[in-house]
Amino acid sequence: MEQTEDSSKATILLMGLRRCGKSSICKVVFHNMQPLDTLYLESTSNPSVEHFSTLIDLSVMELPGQLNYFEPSYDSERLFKNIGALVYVIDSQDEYMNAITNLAMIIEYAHKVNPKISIEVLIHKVDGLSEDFKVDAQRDIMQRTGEELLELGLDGVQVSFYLTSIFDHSIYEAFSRIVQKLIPEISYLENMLDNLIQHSKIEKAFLFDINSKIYVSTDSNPVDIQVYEVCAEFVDVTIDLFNLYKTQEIELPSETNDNKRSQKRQRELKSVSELGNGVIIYLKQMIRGLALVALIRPNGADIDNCLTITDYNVDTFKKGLIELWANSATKKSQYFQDNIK
Ligand SMILES: Nc1nc2c(ncn2[C@@H]2O[C@H](COP(=O)(O)OP(=O)(O)OP(=O)(O)O)[C@@H](O)[C@H]2O)c(=O)[nH]1
Repeated sequence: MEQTEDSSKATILLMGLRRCGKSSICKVVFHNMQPLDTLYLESTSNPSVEHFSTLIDLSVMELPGQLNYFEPSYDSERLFKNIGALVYVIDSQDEYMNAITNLAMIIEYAHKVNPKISIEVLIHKVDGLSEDFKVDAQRDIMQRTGEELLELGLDGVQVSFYLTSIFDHSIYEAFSRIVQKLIPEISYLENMLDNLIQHSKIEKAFLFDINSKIYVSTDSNPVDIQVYEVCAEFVDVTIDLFNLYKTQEIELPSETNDNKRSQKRQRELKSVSELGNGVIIYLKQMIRGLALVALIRPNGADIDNCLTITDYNVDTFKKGLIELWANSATKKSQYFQDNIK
């Protein structure tokens, strides 16, 4: 995956015609803005970049719809060369033929200067479409984009499409998948999560970015959007409860014990709750603003015992994560596999 020089950093370029919803997406996903508050956002007139730190350092660069990036005064080559993903937003509630032509032109250029770039298309604002119309719009947009690319001799270029809206979880789900493609260690993380669920009574596990609620990794079982929603809402509830109480620092006795020094540790985010169907939802803070959220199905086993094993394995997973992060990206962490119960 093409990234900036440092593989722990990645840039996402957000493009699309005017009023397609670029700023709203940024505000809702990365700034927790309420979707309805985006109704009156001013049109963006200059490119803007925002930096977010999650498992990797992510920059999201938004390019205003009214600028022409292919006029000679604009250094488009430099722009496209260093980015990991091009996210193109198409307003599905509007006439989209112009957007598709514009997209094909951008893909042609981007692919020429940066063949490894991942190209992601958001078929956006689908909240306004009926279920049948959604499917039709997706098929039509995919087909027309394919035809445009074929005409340009670019039929081999991989393009991923997502149906999105800021009014439900679809935009988070899409961004989760887009960001995951930019994380070089993603297969190790998936492997570690697979190990974790195999050795606990966990049905599904997500590694969430607490601020944005996108998941940077999950185990290899398919993602059910409703399960994702339950987990994302649990992150919200846990944070709200956590913030009810003033952050305190807990005084801990020194581990060395040979002097009177004491260590201070921040309160750790952890929450466990039982859902109506008997499934237990478990959240624990990890590193770099991440939390592990897991659904545990005890299946008649002793719940306390399940939680003790989960605690142990999740701690081991966390150590594996720390080790993976401390080591070079190419070195696989053995710790987790050697130590899991
Ligand atoms: N129904 C619906 N409206 C949306 C959605 N996302 C954004 N909008 C609305 O679309 C309008 C335009 O959104 P912006 O985010 O300003 O669009 P933009 O692409 O940044 O526009 P420029 O800055 O002009 O390029 C706003 O009124 C948003 O509330 C969505 O998922 N569904």
